[in-house]
Amino acid sequence: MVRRGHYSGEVMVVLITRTKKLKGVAEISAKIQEQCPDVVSVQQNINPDQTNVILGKTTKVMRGRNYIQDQLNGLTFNISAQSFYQVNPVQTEKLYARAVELADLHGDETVIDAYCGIGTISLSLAKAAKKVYGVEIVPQAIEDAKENARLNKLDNLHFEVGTAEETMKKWADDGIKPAVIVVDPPRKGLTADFIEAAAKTAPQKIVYVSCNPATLVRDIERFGEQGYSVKRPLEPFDQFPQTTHVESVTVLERTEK
Ligand SMILES: C[S@@+](CC[C@H](N)C(=O)[O-])C[C@H]1O[C@@H](n2cnc3c(N)ncnc32)[C@H](O)[C@@H]1O
Repeated sequence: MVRRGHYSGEVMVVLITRTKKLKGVAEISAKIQEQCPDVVSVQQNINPDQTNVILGKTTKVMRGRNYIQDQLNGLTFNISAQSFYQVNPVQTEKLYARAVELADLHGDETVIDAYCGIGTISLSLAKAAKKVYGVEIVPQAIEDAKENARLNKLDNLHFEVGTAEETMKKWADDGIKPAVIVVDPPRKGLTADFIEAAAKTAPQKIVYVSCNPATLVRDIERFGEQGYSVKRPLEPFDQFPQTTHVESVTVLERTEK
């Protein structure tokens, strides 16, 4: 797996192997770094599983750091091998800027960013909010998110490792009252439990960033049962040109209660 920072030019190379032992791995890693000066990180990831998931659970740094750094909309992000990062940085900047614009914050709101990854959307929101809560299932991504808040000198963020479903329920029980909830789930979308817990916190708006129109439509219907509706056209972003995939941003507004 190769990852390259669009603005920084920093490159990460991850050698994914089935077994722990890879003959000559130290020499191979050294050669990669010698011959490609932009490579700041060479890692080995071990994935013994018969699966369509690319990365396994164990990653070892062979040369350099365990992350690359890049920028999005003027914010700096550390990105490690296990963390999700959008593949189209040019469109991502437009997508995040629009999501933040649609959140329409004025500096005194509490916001939740569910499925926050390394905190890309959370940090973008934090500049205009009082407090941002982020939740993400991959521990390494949350470590990156916390470090990214420090790097960008933002101190109004709280990140937790966990499932969005369980954590949303906990935050609802704790009495957190967000003005806006941003969700950016994987293709399978949200669960009915998550939607119920989110609605319990009674946000004015849900900003739904989706990479799968089918689950988006299902979830809009479920939000409808909780008193939320779509009042403006959803906005597609050509995040994956020349493919059948489309990213989109939709705003759901509270119509009852
Ligand atoms: C489409 S990515 C969005 C990440 C981030 N918002 C961004 O734009 O970089 C979805 C994220 O949800 C995380 N994820 C998947 N299932 C989850 C769950 N049940 N609870 C919390 N996070 C989850 C993934 O690890 C991934 O980081």
